[in-house]
Amino acid sequence: MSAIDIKDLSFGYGKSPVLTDVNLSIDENDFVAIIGPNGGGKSTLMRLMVGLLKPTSGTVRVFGEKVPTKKVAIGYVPQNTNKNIDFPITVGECVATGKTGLSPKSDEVKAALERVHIGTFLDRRLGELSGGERQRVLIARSLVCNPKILFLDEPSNNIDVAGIEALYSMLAEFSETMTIVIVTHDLMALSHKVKSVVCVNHSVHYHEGANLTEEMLHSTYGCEVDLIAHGVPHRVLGSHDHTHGGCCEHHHHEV
Ligand SMILES: Nc1ncnc2c1ncn2[C@@H]1O[C@H](COP(=O)(O)OP(=O)(O)OP(=O)(O)O)[C@@H](O)[C@H]1O
Repeated sequence: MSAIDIKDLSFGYGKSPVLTDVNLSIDENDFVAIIGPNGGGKSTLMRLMVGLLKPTSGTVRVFGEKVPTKKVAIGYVPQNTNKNIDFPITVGECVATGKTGLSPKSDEVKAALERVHIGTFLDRRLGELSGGERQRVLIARSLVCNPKILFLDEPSNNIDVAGIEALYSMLAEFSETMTIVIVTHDLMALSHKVKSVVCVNHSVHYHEGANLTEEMLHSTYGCEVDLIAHGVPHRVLGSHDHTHGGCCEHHHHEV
């Protein structure tokens, strides 16, 4: 059974469509990165997948159930806006809000923190953590419901290169028993951890394997993208002239 099955989906917030004719199937235990230019519809696609938005037409099924559904445990970590971080709440209290009736010091909360490698953080204040640590707390919060599938929107925001590597290793580990879907701008981090790539630019294309090709990036971004990495397996695409070819944005990632 597919983890996600999208059929003939279209969506717009108002009159103008954001996504058109999307058909997409994602296997169980895949580790998928959704990439694409700003405003291309990545976050929108993710909100449709978790059932926070209703398609204008078409359907989204997660493990065979039409979303929104209570029959399948879905974890969702929205974009970290860093809002309300001075709110005097502890790590344990934050994680406990992931499931109704959970106590902040329960074994389930502690186990979730262990899984994201911050087992000692239970009584720390959320406001005194780094961006990367806070991200892990939010992931732990989504784990307490034991999701079969975990969605993360831009999980690498505010995280340094070493932190990103660690985060992706952790998610790769999770994907042995869970389906993982992330939205990212970090083409670099796609390196060897991600199993497949979904390119979103109003339309959607699925690519098995994380080997980004020039053709994939060109059709998504409308321009070539330079991928330059040092010390990791990489692919370098030719540079290009912005004045030609209607380029939307230039991505240059250097590690
Ligand atoms: N709540 C909303 N109401 C109206 N329009 C919206 C809303 N959210 C997003 N949009 C529009 O829908 C389009 C797609 O937005 P979305 O956030 O999905 O793109 P994205 O690919 O995630 O972009 P980014 O890389 O900048 O985060 C954009 O043109 C955006 O302005």
